[in-house]
Amino acid sequence: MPSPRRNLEGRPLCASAGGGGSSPGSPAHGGGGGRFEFQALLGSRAPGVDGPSARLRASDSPVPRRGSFPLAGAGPCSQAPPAPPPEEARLDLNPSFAAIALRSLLAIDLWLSKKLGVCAGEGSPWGSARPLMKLLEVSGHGIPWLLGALYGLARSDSWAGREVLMNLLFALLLDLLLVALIKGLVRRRRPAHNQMDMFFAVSVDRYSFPSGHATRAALASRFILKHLVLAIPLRVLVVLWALVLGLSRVMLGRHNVTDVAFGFLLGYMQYSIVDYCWLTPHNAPILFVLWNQQ
Ligand SMILES: CC(C)=CCC/C(C)=C/COP(=O)(O)O
Repeated sequence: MPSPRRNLEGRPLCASAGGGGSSPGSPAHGGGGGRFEFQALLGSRAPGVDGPSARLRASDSPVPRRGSFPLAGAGPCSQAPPAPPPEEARLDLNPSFAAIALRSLLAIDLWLSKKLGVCAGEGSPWGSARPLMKLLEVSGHGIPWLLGALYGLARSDSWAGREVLMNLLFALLLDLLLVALIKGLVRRRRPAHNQMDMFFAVSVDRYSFPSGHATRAALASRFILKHLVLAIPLRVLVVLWALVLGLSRVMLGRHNVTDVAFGFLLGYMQYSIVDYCWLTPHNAPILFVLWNQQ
């Protein structure tokens, strides 16, 4: 018969004293690789899988209930002082205000996005408006914008026009890069009610945070308003186009509200980067010379 494991003083070790190792699901276990997980924050995992809420079960709690310590019982195990709760578990039992606010925001986000997803399918309440929403989708897609900027550059016969279009191209490429980077890092799945029938999507577009259409809408509309001389009604139209395009992403079921809200913010900030790094024949002569040789 195997002899019980003993500590350094020769006392038998207690298998269930709670001060030992870290197993999956235990408070001390830091599962998930530390990656930010929207679903985990909401505690909506598959049944049978321990989520964060499961950590609060009394039997797992690192904070002892009154009278529940094995001190009352006789034997060598009762003399071992209770292990202090790991820092991580203490934090779990006292979620910060920020964590509670984030969980609540995400819960509201999912609920609202589902409610607004009225064009998510042909059978949805506003299913007949789906073709119009998909037309809007094409109007904010990266391909037509890239082709449009390239075409404009090819046709432009003034230095000023070329400079603006070169910067538009730079803005669009920067946007594609940043959105792909953030989508790949966050990896938030698109809403369950989304149909993946999008016009020309690349692999990272299976993720939804942030909305690439929303970033492009904010970036392009800010760009246009700054560099094109337009009458007031047309300026209003540009802003409306951006807002309606963002809303259509949620109505189509492609995105949650927070994907679009963050996308607008990111696109708005991207324009500030473009403005700061504004390319001219003086600071980026190579680009303009190369283009002229085409
Ligand atoms: C491959 C190119 C040039 C653009 C991809 C455009 C696209 C499919 C973006 C996804 O937008 P959402 O994140 O709003 O769904």
